[in-house]
Amino acid sequence: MTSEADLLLRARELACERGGRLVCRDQSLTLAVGGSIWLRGRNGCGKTSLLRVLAGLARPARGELWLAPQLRSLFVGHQNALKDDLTVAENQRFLARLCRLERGEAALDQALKTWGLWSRRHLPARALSQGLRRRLSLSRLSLAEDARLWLLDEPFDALDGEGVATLGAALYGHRAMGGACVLSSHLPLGFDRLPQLEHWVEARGAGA
Ligand SMILES: Nc1ncnc2c1ncn2[C@@H]1O[C@H](COP(=O)(O)OP(=O)(O)OP(=O)(O)O)[C@@H](O)[C@H]1O
Repeated sequence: MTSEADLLLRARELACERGGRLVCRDQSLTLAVGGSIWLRGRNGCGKTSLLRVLAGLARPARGELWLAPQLRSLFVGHQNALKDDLTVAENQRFLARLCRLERGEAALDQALKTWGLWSRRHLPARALSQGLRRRLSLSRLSLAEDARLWLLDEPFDALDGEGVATLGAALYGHRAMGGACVLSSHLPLGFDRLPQLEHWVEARGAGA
């Protein structure tokens, strides 16, 4: 049983709009310390739209969203948001600054090592494979322990087994330290470290 004091997020009957069109509605979720939610649903049903609302990047078209006071969240979108002309290390530092994940050099270097990017730190991002680009974008998570709520859009996309294990360990560690996450994924999340609760997002109307 979750106590009110542990609650980080409560959404009641949210509806999300994209381009002036309602894409999903009646989305009710609660998330507490140590919790995780796996958003599921068909392509285009509104998972990204819902994550954007939870991240405060868009307003709900209807419904209520309550977030714990002073809650810091980190949204990692499906797009990797990398600058092709910058090196791996420069991109990492840029993303860290953009997300206000102010950490020392040692933590930044360690994050690159954790995500298997250290030997490539001087390469321009354009030379990275899709999976390595995804790793670089996700390497922010290793700097984000102060952001208690992680909102991750298709974080497993393009990762190999090692990348999946690194992300799984990051999620497990974050939850163990009092964090929580909401993530979307089309991949089967078979291992026990990952989301406890599945939330299905239904597109608004048949065939929407
Ligand atoms: N900027 C936009 N303008 C207009 N419509 C949009 C915009 N972005 C998304 N949509 C539409 O909103 C709907 C929901 O999109 P969303 O990206 O939230 O779905 P999703 O469940 O994350 O999809 P997927 O599983 O394919 O990633 C889709 O029909 C999409 O085409």
